[in-house]
Amino acid sequence: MSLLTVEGLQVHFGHEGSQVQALYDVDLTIEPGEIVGLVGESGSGKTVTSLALMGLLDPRSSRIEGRAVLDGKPLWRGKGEKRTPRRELPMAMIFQEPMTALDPVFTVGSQLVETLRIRRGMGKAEARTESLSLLEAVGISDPKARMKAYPHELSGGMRQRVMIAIALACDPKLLIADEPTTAVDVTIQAQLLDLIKDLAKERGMAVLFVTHDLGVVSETCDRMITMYAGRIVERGPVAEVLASPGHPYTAGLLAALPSPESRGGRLATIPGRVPPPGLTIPGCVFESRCPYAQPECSVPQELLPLTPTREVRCIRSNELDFEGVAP
Ligand SMILES: Nc1ncnc2c1ncn2[C@@H]1O[C@H](COP(=O)(O)OP(=O)(O)OP(=O)(O)O)[C@@H](O)[C@H]1O
Repeated sequence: MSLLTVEGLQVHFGHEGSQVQALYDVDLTIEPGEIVGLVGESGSGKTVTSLALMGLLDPRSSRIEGRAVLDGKPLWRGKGEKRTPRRELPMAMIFQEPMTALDPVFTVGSQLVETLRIRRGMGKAEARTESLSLLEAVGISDPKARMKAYPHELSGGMRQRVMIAIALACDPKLLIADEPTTAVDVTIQAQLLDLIKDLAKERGMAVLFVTHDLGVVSETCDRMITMYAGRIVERGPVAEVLASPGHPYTAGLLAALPSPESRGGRLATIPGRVPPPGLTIPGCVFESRCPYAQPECSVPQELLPLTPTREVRCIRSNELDFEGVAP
């Protein structure tokens, strides 16, 4: 059984009469211990997907439909099902900017201890010992001293490590990481990616890695899902997708990656932008930006198998042959 199964996830924002749809029938599964990259440009629906899974969308201004089950527990109330209380769900999330997720007025130690007491029911002394070992597990030296530090006293990379430690305090089977390395420099980024990969391996923890950076996906993930305009447009094992992308949008993202050959020259870009939510698109959602669009693309496209391990939402994917990169 998959660790996470999501079926027909739809998200609408706004109030009756002025609603816009941000996600369309998103289906996905994540296996235990698997690292899955969720990629796409800004506005493609990656964050809305992860916030919906975490139960962090405001129910007063959003509506979620569909079914999602994590470790046998339903995330939302379905027919004849009860919603599982959030603290009973083995999942946690880390964000792009740890300062917005960490509480500036409490020390690192008190935030860790509090999480362990609430999520794991630990007593004070046990929670303190576990906090020290979690800080050690995320590579923080002198954890005893760091317990007493306030978030603003730490570097960006260290704050991100603390946020990972707080996430681990929830003992997650699924970690959702939303652009966790975007706000740090490349050396720290590489260290944090290695840390997340190592922790996933040691703990058998699955990771949903939200990023716009295919370089990060190639280094970190086992499988990738490309999103565009609130829909999944391609998915498959990272090595296979990057070696020969099946959707013109994935191919465009890949062509926009800086490479040694592109140094000094102009980087390829995908002209245009992601359509805003709520826009009715009768045919292929990427048609208006696609250099390969043909008259047959003006009908709705389905996510169909390209190979036994891959699916693509493009009627032309069998005839198009995009250049990929060696893994
Ligand atoms: N609370 C909201 N109310 C209305 N629209 C929203 C809300 N949150 C997100 N959206 C819209 O949903 C679409 C998908 O947004 P989302 O944040 O998931 O994109 P993303 O792929 O994660 O981009 P980014 O990398 O910039 O976060 C966007 O067009 C966004 O404007």
